[in-house]
Amino acid sequence: MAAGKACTAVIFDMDGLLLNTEVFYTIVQEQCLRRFGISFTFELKKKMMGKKALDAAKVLIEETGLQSRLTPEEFLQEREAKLDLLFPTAELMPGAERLLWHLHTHSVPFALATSSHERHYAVKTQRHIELFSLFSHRVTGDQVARGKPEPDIFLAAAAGFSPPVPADRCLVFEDAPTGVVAAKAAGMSVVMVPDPQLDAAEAAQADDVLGSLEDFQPERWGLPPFPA
Ligand SMILES: O=P(O)(O)OC[C@@H](O)CO
Ligand SMILES: [Mg+2]
Repeated sequence: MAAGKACTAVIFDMDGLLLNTEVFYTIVQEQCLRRFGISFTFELKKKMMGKKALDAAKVLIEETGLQSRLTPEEFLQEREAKLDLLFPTAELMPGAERLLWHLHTHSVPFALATSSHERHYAVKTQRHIELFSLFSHRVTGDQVARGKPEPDIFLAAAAGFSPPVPADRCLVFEDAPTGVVAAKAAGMSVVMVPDPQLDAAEAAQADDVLGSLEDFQPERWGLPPFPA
């Protein structure tokens, strides 16, 4: 049974959705704030996740009131060195590999739309080169002027398919509230696989909410079912 409009192309978020990298941001940001005696709360994290690096850094500085002690740029510099040690160890999220190979096998076009910039993309995916080579194309955060929650990155991803795919035929997978807002603003259907710590209200805009990519049923979106 279809859950929504039949979709002909899929657009994936990366951090926290395909790769288990959100945990690295949490660890490093906790460390950065600890020296100021500030704890990094999930309330703050959820406002930052899914955003481009500088946008997220500005949120952190504003929300913690550190404006007079640390600039967003200084925070990013400090964060970068720590993240670069962790990103190469990034693991795939459960169900990611099976879903990407399934779509590839059935010639369903799929693209990546990540707020990560191109250098972070390369560091994070280095252990998964073959899998990430399956994407028809990718749009990284540095390629769009306005990051999520603006719709630009998803519209650019839809326009990049050959031929371009209308927004209402694109199915987006996202883990972050900011990303869900962006995809809905682009006029797309969204399946959310949220961090378990997120309140259900944060997923209200999503068309469907899953505990894991392993629970996805492609036929509900007019896509070929997994083999029985
Ligand atoms: O858009 P994604 O792939 O989640 O990247 C966001 C990440 O750079 C920080 O949360
Ligand atoms: Mg994400």
